Amino acid sequence: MTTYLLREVSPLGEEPTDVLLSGGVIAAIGEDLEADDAIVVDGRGLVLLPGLVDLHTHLREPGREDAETIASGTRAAAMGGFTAVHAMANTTPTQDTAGVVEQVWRLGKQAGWADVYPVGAVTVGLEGDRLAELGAMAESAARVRVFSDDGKCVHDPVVMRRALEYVKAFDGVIAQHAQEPRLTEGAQMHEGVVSAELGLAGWPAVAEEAIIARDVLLAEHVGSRLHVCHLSTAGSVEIVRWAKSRGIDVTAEVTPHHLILTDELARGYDPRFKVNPPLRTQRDVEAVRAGLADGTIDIVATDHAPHPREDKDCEWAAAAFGMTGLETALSVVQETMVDTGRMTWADVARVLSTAPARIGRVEEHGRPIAVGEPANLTLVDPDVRRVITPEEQATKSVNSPFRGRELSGCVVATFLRGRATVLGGQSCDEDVVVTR
Ligand SMILES: NC(=O)N[C@@H](CC(=O)O)C(=O)O
Ligand SMILES: [Zn+2]
Ligand SMILES: [Zn+2]
Repeated sequence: MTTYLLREVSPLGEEPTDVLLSGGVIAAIGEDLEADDAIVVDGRGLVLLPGLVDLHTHLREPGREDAETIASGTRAAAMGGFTAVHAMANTTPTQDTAGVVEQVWRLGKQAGWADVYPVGAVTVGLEGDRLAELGAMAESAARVRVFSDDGKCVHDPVVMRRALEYVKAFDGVIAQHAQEPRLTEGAQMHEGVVSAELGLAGWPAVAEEAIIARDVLLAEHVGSRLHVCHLSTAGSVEIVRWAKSRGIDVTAEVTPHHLILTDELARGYDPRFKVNPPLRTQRDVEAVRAGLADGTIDIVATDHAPHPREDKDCEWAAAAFGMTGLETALSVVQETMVDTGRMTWADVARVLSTAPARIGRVEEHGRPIAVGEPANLTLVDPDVRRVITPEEQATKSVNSPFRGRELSGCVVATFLRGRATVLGGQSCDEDVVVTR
């Protein structure tokens, strides 16, 4: 196995030091390290982070391999600096049995780009009626801890209550896609000034907030753990802040796109900007940034939602909801939170690695950068600017909202248990001999 000597890298953006990766672990940290057979990576000006962990990725396999496969999606993850991803359950067949989650888990291992942790469906077929076999998925080889009907809301309060109660037995968490179905029937974008002007059916903030309010109260009532997916409104931030102040065991995520894009983008009717939950207003963007900075929002999760061209190259109303995100997430967080002085690189490590690993109960990732720890690491160059070209990305789908846009920072290298999955900004099939 190749040994890597990262020369003068800055762990968490702090003082430069050498870091030696050998035997799958961080073997040494210090000044002027020597290792005869090591590949030396010039780390001057580069920030070393723990490997990123995504709690919310759509890998589409099984069922929609035309949009993404576990191999292509996890290669995209590696290119984005991720060493672990949680694969959402809205596949075909649904990830609602031990058999399907084990299949996804195994395909992740075979691909080898990043560790894949399948999310289990809460209800059979995401239908919202009967609980799926949560216990069997938890006990399977995939050791599922995160359960979600994402794409759909667990809207029946009794079903939600039962699910919250059930997962307590194995320290699981219900990740809710908070969308009141009746209030969002036919909705196409955020309900507000822009939707009124465009004449598109609106999706009111209250449709998200009402479910989050209900669910934090349910989580309190049954003493269980709730995670809020892709929180997107100022009111949602307020509700989560209130729930945390009451001691309710709730965590929340925001997506990169909700940190930077607004509903104004719908004016061009370009379906790349059609997403669920919808892009909101500038006021909401400010609120989710503030919520992330003060810890009300625990993590950034990509909600990477690849769609094939035919589902996006059509009129707005007919297009699928969702945008890709794995290969741009870190740049958006840098640009909105670090470059603006709201967060440090240590904070970035928390919201994109440590905290998502903790919420997903993943032990091997989100670890400190310390001797003896598994070498799951990401090396970032924060000083470059790059133009996003979806056709050149590893994901099979091109529905990036950032096409043609310049973003800050890029991933130089990603290491999974000491093996380079990305080096010199390129993905590597095997241990390759490239340095920057
Ligand atoms: N975010 C989206 O707009 N779409 C997701 C589903 C989801 O995350 O709700 C998808 O699966 O395409
Ligand atoms: Zn969702
Ligand atoms: Zn999703």
